[in-house]
Amino acid sequence: MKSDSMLREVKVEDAVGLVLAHDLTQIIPGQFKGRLFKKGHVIRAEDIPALLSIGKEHIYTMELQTGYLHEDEAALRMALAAQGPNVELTEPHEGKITLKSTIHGLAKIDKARIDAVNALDQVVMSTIKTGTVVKPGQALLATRVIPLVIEEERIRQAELAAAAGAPDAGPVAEVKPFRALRAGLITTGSEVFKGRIQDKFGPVVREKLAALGSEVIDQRLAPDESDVIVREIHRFLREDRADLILVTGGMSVDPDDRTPGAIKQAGAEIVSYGTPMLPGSMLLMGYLEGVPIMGLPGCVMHDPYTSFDVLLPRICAGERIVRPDITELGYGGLYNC
Ligand SMILES: Nc1nc2c(c(=O)[nH]1)N[C@H]1C(S)=C(S)[C@@H](COP(=O)(O)OP(=O)(O)OC[C@H]3O[C@@H](n4cnc5c(N)ncnc54)[C@H](O)[C@@H]3O)O[C@H]1N2
Ligand code: MOO
Repeated sequence: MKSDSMLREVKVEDAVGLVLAHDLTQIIPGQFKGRLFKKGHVIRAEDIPALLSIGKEHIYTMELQTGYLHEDEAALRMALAAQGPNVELTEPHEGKITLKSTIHGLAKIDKARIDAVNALDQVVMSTIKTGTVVKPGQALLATRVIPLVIEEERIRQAELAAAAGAPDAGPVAEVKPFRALRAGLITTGSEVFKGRIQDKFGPVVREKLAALGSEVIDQRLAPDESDVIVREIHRFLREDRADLILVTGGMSVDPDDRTPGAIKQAGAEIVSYGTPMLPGSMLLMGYLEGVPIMGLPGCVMHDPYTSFDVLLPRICAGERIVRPDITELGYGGLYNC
């Protein structure tokens, strides 16, 4: 029998009555991967064949020294350091704790602080991408340390890295709830206005808004005439008090593409006409008297994921879109287009 200050290695046959120091995992490809024995389990004689079948001829029992943490405790301290609003923790499982969303909302995860934690040796904070729309119960972030026991000082460093910039920086991981926005929809294009083709934009935009808990209060058709588009924009702003104004079609380079000009003419402050994401490169993002206004190019009607699908959840979560939000869409933003 070998022993060190924290862990005692015991032959399985001699371990009956002793307490297991960590979860033990079984993997049978194609059938099972999971916990066969839980940390704290008291070994019984009948467990011996199962332990030997997963390759455990020895097990660890543990006496923790001051200044060291068990993997479960370390994972818990890191999870608590990252936890923000609308996020709950799971029980430790094989040394891992998962932070899950309690609501349908927009996941916000601070990449800089995640990177700072992971730069420390032998600690793990693994996350989904910030800006993802999540459902209740969906995993956002998981914590784990690599060894079974770790110096408490390392975890203190991880906690400090997670708290950098506090309180202004906010939590490392949170989920922002969606607001119920009332959106006005203006559909441009002579072919739709004159009834030459059926509108295909309305149903797509309604469905995308409904999926985030918002609604299209009305859809109004406009010909390719700037003055008419401007009038409809002002009507949604002043008479209907819309929270969001969406203008579809007429966003590219043809002489009949009036939408970007009309949005400017209406008085909007333009954050960006054009995004470095494909599809969705011809999208316009602006604000008119504080109300977000967007010009939506034809691809929004056709492609399942465009720059509109990135920006709309942020707007519904109450964020104001600024120029860097647009700039960063280029890296990783080339989809099937
Ligand atoms: N030479 C260039 N061509 C294109 C460019 C470019 O930069 N240079 N950009 C491309 C991109 S990206 C997009 S996206 C498309 C579409 O831009 P528009 O928003 O201007 O779309 P329209 O010209 O108005 O229409 C295109 C197409 O879609 C049909 N449409 C439009 N609205 C509706 C509606 N409500 N219901 C059904 N169908 C609709 C329209 O009839 C046209 O067939 O431009 C690329 N080209
Ligand atoms: O605005 Mo267009 O998407 O890039 O096809």
